[in-house]
Amino acid sequence: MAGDLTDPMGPNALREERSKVEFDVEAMKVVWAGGVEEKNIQDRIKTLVANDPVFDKKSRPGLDHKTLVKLSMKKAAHAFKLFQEQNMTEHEATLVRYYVDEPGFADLHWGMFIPAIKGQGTEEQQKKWLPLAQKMSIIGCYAQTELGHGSNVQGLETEAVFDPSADEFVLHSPSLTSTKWWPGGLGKASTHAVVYARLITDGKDYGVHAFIAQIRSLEDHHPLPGVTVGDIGVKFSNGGYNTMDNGLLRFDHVRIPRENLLMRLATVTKEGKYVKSGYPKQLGYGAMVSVRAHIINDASDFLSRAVTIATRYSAVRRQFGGGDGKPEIQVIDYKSQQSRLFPILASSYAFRFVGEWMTTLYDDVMARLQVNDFTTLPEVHACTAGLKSICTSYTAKSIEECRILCGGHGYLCSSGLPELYGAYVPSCTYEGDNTILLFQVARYLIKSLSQVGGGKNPTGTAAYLGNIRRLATENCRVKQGAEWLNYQTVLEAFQARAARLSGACALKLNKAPDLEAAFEEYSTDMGEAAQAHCQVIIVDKFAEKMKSEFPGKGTKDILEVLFFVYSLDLITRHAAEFLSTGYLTSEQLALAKDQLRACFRKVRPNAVGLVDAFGHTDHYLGSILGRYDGDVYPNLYKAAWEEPLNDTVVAEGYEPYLRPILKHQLRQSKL
Ligand SMILES: CCCCCCCCCCCCCCCCCC(=O)SCCNC(=O)CCNC(=O)[C@H](O)C(C)(C)COP(=O)(O)OP(=O)(O)OC[C@H]1O[C@@H](n2cnc3c(N)ncnc32)[C@H](O)[C@@H]1OP(=O)(O)O
Ligand SMILES: Cc1cc2nc3c(=O)[nH]c(=O)nc-3n(C[C@H](O)[C@H](O)[C@H](O)COP(=O)(O)OP(=O)(O)OC[C@H]3O[C@@H](n4cnc5c(N)ncnc54)[C@H](O)[C@@H]3O)c2cc1C
Repeated sequence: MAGDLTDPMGPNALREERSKVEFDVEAMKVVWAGGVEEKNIQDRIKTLVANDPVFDKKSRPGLDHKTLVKLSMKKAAHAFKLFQEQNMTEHEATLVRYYVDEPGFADLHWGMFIPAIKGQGTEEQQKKWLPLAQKMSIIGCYAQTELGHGSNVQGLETEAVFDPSADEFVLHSPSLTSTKWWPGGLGKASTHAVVYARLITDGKDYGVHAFIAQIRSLEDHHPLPGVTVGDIGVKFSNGGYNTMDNGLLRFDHVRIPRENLLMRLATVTKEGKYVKSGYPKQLGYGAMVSVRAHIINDASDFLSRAVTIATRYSAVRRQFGGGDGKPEIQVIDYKSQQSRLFPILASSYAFRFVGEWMTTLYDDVMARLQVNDFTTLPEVHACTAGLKSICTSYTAKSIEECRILCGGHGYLCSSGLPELYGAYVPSCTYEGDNTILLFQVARYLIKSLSQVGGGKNPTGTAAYLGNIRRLATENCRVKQGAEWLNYQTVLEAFQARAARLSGACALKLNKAPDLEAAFEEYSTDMGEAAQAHCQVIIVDKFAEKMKSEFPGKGTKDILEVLFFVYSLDLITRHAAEFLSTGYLTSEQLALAKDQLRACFRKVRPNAVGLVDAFGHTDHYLGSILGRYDGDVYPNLYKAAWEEPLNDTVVAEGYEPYLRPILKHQLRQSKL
């Protein structure tokens, strides 16, 4: 190979960027991690994973589904060995899973199978099943969705008919559409499943309940008699979610002991009598609440990875404006690039802080449930459903935006972005389709407003609706641009828009003769109101976070800038709602846009520092464009030569396909 294949420009660009940063990056790493101790744990685990060859992921995008699932089993087994050898805490083990960065059956085993047993099993059942699951003597999955029903959980068809003569339930899939379809880990790995099925006893259907069913032999992993089980096939794009064995499952009159009904919510006696326990039926949805809370936390992580890649590469990449010995302009200096990139950067921090808060709220509800206090369950359900919906929608869209921000090279798998997108985008669907989840929030808002009508103030995140009369009548008072840079001003704008949108929906529903039909008719408006409410939560929690002490020079100042980037960008992107509800005038909106541009100027010198503060290792990013050292071009060039197609100089398809055409054409042209 001729010529110099090095390029100092990229590394120099990032060195230069790092020298301009105005805040203490190491201190910001502590803020991002959630404390010094937590940062130390994360650093230890991420280094452990990055240095372990079993967790290598470079070749992943080129592998087929079958190989990916096999390798994912190898990684899970290796990780489990590490947990045991190093006597890891549950938290450390979860971090290993994060840094291994690969969806796999173990996520469902730890993330849904075990929580479902904890949430819905009696103490006795927990004592029986949890030790087996925790030692991985059994592998479990969460089999709820069916070929014909996913969002509509109450519409599931699988049957569990009680047979008192044998003291057993008979699990049966009565139709094609009742086939369990999608559960992760079901396809090839699981020995057991928490199966959602209609409980039928004494001829009466008591609706959907959770059962534990063994599906594969613990001796040879073959399906048990009456069980049909397999993988549903390749998903979306190569790599991505194809490390997971999403499965299908059918039961042909499979018998399970009566005690395999998870009995915390309801039991069936030996005689076949159905007895409710007194716990609210919503506890049956508990595993979903838990995973939705996880997913909210994951959003900031995925977003921060995508924006690290796009920001570092935007500083390395140059286009136009060179000449006379001057280098071309770094694309990060283009205002349009900044206006697309910096709100994503700010959203990473916003989602991080709302995720932190969500964890506290979740822990609180779990503590309350232990003492049979169910009062905050509706609030937690609305928050997890709504935030899961808007955080995943925004993150998926923004990973794709980051790919576009990286131009052509973003489309290469070695950029890391296609795989990140492939792995992330199903989170808009799983754990509840994002549109369906917003409707749950809308119902919660309508209920909260009806409380106000009844003279009772809503609490928690909906408390601001108690001020709906003022929020609906007093408009924004901003007269000069700088007045936008005030937490209360911004928060009130979000509250007023959400209250007005929700209030308008409530009025329409009030007038309607059929509430459900009206809900359907105005569902788009409902979704918008729900989204506006969830944005209130994020802005509020970010503003609340800003009241705390921050370590290090300049960290608070730059986070404040990010707060205004996050919120003012949302105001400009949802301008139609702020204007149509009458809260803002077009002049006030123009002032907000001016302030946003000014904030971008403040972010610019700190952009690389802000993504460095996420502390992602090169292993975790898996991206040539996002390399910490900025040495992009030589490594892209090197990676091209590692492509298996280049293993032979002449392509394998030349002899059988190209040569005959070329020869034929040659003969034709000679004639
Ligand atoms: C080694 C270490 C490794 C560690 C790993 C750890 C990692 C963890 C992360 C794991 C990653 C996992 C990957 C995820 C895989 C995807 C799994 C799935 O998709 S699984 C499949 C996911 N599938 C879905 O998500 C399906 C989506 N569909 C649904 O959730 C429901 O059908 C529905 C909510 C839409 C309707 O429900 P329906 O009952 O028909 O009708 P209504 O609307 O009338 O509601 C009745 C009442 O219930 C209330 N309520 C409702 N929900 C909840 C709740 N969650 N809570 C509380 N309350 C709730 C509601 O407010 C109402 O109250 P009220 O007004 O009466 O007072
Ligand atoms: C990668 C992946 C992993 C999964 N893992 C699991 C798992 O481990 N276990 C498990 O049980 N399930 C799993 N699922 C299934 C998942 O939870 C469901 O796909 C999800 O809940 C959506 O349900 P659905 O597929 O029935 O969508 P549908 O409800 O059929 O949605 C189709 C469209 O219809 C719209 N729609 C539906 N109802 C309404 C309505 N009332 N009003 C307006 N619009 C409506 C939706 O918004 C959507 O646009 C997984 C799915 C995926 C993609």
